[in-house]
Amino acid sequence: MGILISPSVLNSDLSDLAGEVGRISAADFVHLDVMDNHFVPNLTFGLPVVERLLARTELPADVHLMIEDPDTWAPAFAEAGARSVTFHVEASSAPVRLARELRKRGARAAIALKPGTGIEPYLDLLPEFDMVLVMTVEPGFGGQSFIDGTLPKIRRTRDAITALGADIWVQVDGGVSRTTIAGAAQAGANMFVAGSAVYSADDPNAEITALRELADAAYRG
Ligand SMILES: O=C(CO)[C@@H](O)[C@H](O)COP(=O)(O)O
Repeated sequence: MGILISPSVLNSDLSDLAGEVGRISAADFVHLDVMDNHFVPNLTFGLPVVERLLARTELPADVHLMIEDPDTWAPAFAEAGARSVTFHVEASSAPVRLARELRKRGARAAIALKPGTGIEPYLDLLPEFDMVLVMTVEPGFGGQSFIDGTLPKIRRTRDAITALGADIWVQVDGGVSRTTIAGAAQAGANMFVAGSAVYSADDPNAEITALRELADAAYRG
């Protein structure tokens, strides 16, 4: 399973979104945080912005929906061409049905778990999903510190996927940096969202490469 770096644009210059995405050509995906100011106490952008942005970049989009009622809103992001659509299990009333809707529309379907949400209720459902996002900060804002207490959940998730023999990605998001990425990779994450680490670097592409190399070395053990 490959190591993937998906920079979050949350802490970039959102008034020039296409320009900011143009600065991360070394990335594997671009991570787009859709926030509705209800599920999380922050407001970013929605479907019209994502649609327009997708027309301006070659990078596949990794859309992270931090919204209430993803059951209603998520399929439209898949229809708009997002390669991966992640919704929160805390907000969905029918995660399996929604994942099937996303897959039917050609997107990878992913569930996200807040730091306080366990993976256990979802272990039997794992084959329905292409990725599990283990949030390593409370969702809502960039620039927070990585919560080390989430590492056992990353490990449990990876072990369950390995036991299934399935090709399901484990993503981490929040506080990912040169300091924290190796620990997350050792615990079994293979996809890394990094916001401020990438966008505060003088050379975002060099930072992406450095993060990928650190994760790769740690993941292989
Ligand atoms: O979803 C979120 C925050 O809710 C993230 O994607 C952040 O944007 C990550 O930012 P850093 O912690 O890497 O600065």
